[in-house]
Amino acid sequence: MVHKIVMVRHGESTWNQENRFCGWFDADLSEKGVQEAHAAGKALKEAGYKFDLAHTSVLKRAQNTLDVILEEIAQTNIPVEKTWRLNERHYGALTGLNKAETAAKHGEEQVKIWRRSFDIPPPPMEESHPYYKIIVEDPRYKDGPSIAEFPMFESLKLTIERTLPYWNDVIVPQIKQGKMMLVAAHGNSLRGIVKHLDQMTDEAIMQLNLPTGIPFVYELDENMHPLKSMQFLGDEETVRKAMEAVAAQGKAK
Ligand SMILES: O=C(O)[C@@H](COP(=O)(O)O)OP(=O)(O)O
Repeated sequence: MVHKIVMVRHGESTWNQENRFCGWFDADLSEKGVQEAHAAGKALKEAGYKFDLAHTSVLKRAQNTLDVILEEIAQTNIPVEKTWRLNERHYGALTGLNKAETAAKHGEEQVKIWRRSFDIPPPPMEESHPYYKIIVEDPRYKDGPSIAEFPMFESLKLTIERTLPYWNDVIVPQIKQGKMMLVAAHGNSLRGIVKHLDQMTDEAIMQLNLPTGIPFVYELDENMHPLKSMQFLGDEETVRKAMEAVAAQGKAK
């Protein structure tokens, strides 16, 4: 039996627009991001997708993207499960900094390592960081992560370590029950899932930049091995340019 799952990185956020490291900061969608979410919904509608349920993070840029998509496809009444395990990777001390300015200060190579290396994390968010309290004391985390597992920084490796239990224990059993689902999440939580599904090497995943607001489809066999990987619902040229633009966010201006 062939299973299908659709994933989408949220539409552009205000902090994507300002080119700031966002991580666990709860940025809104920009106007362009809302438009991208509408376009994503229209593409899914045109392709005739019907979902049984959806998963998203506890951050509003992903949730609002999902809401707009579900409105577009007139499926607002499906169950939506929200989890911090699908949150963006925690960008530690970099949270709030401009990516191009950080590249000018520390070098583009260093910024690429912080953004795309598999296991080198950004510097930790100290208690004195301007966004520390806003994030750590946010009531949405009262049921988890616990203080012990609350991240102060995350590499992609650490992100995968907290995302995969949700993938394996919640999403995979639902896929195996034949549920059709949509996952609206973030650049790096989704890169982690993609790395896992496609068994990409630590080097190969460095080159993958996910565009905002363009849904992609996986077809999986009963062992969750991809029969078709990452098929974007968008034309190739648009997707390629959007991916290049994400990669270029780490260049010094
Ligand atoms: O945290 C952030 O700044 C971006 C990803 O940044 P990069 O890893 O692409 O720099 O996360 P998202 O917009 O997907 O929630």
